[in-house]
Amino acid sequence: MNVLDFLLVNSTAYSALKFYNLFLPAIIGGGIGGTSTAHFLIDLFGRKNIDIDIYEANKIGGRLATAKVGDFEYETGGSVIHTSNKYMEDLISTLGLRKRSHCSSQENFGLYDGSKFVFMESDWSWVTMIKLAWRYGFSLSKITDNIDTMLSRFARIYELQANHKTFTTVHDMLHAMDPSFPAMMKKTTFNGFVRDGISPKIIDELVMASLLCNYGQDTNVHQFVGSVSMAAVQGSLFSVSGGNKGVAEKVISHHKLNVIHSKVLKVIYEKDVHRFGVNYVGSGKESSTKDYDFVVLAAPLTHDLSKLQCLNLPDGAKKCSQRGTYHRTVSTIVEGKVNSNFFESMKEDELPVDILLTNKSVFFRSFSRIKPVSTNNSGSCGPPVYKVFSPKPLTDQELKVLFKEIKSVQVSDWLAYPEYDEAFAADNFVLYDRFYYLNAIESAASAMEMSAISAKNIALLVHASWTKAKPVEHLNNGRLKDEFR
Ligand SMILES: CC(C)=CCC/C(C)=C/CC/C(C)=C/CSC[C@H](N)C(=O)O
Repeated sequence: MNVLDFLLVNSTAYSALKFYNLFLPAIIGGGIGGTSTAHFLIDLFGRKNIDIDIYEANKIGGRLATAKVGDFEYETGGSVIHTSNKYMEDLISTLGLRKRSHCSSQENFGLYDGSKFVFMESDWSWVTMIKLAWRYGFSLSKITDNIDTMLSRFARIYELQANHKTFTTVHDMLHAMDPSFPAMMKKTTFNGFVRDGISPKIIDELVMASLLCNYGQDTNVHQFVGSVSMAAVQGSLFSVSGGNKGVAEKVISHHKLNVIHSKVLKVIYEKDVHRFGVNYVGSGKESSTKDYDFVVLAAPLTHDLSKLQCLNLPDGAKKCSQRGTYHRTVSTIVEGKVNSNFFESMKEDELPVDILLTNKSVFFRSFSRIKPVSTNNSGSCGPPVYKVFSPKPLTDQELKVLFKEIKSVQVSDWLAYPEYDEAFAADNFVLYDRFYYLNAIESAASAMEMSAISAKNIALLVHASWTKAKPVEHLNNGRLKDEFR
């Protein structure tokens, strides 16, 4: 096919869809961000008025994934949702999914410094409260009150977005939640919490352990992400029965969306018609280009993850320039028997379910006995299976230190979330008019609900831009109909 034929076919395909007055956005990335963007766009435009393509080079769900051990599956990526996370709650309910309730058992945690437990939760909550007060004093209530206040201010976003309020920058979104939020990205968690009157001991133990587990990083991360991490420690959490990735998968099946399993190489702006060509390569060697009214980039723009080229955009190279790096977290799922001698020679049944490290120099970040995302046909919850988070793959020697018996090992090597520091710049949602960047939200914090809120914001930005323009009139003059006579 020569260039002229190609352009004719491509533009005709675009025009044909436009003839039916369809709105054509492309979403690059099939994780929770990209799929929830599609869900919110359909909510705003109506399914019959929009034709969405989702580009995904790997598996739908992205950093939400499971690993199979025998008859059972286990979360290997994003694993927990907070009960205050409205959009995730709504998506699960709307899509007919269920929260995981099976296999629930007493989930106690212990803080381990690499040689001893500095704190261990009791099976009796009142004993735990006494132990917490004894070790951390009453300044503990300061941090729980601090996080509860932040959660209530964070929830303002839901009413703002219900009133179609949109944000072009992460800074403006955080500021709308509370004027104090943006500044929290400019100080370390340690300094910010000390300034809030929280004892260094709580920060060095509780906050450090939550960050090493949730983000693989220490209290030098900025205070906003440190606060989100603490919300996971003190809040009630849940996950989706069958796996959190099911939310992304169900959006696609529920709305019957078109998934193009390909890698996107370029986004090419076509100024004369104000639309975008998405250049992509699938299993073949030849690349193809398809035209869209809008493009949503729902995948990280960092030099370790993205080679995307943005062409014909004013300073396009800068707009799609790489922003920082993502932190490597290795998730190792082991079926076997724990070597409880490693942990102060405790008996296996005395070990806490979740062992969180307070010491960054230890070769792993957390050690948890985990439950499957669903039971098997006989209602069983499966054999003893453990999940170890570590900054790099565990060596055979390290596995032998942690386990006295190993039946199987599954390794998931993630670039899981941004490398956070207090200099981390709040990013922009708008790369160019009608070209949006969902993962900008991760500069504030990375969690399923953060991606869902960003998705809602971008869907509202798209809707505001589209309804402001008059896209259909200039295509529905006689010319278009002439083309099809
Ligand atoms: C402003 C604050 C304190 C919270 C905002 C609400 C929110 C996003 C809560 C989510 C807390 C949570 C479940 C964090 C876990 S992140 C761990 C890991 N990265 C994952 O995604 O599972």
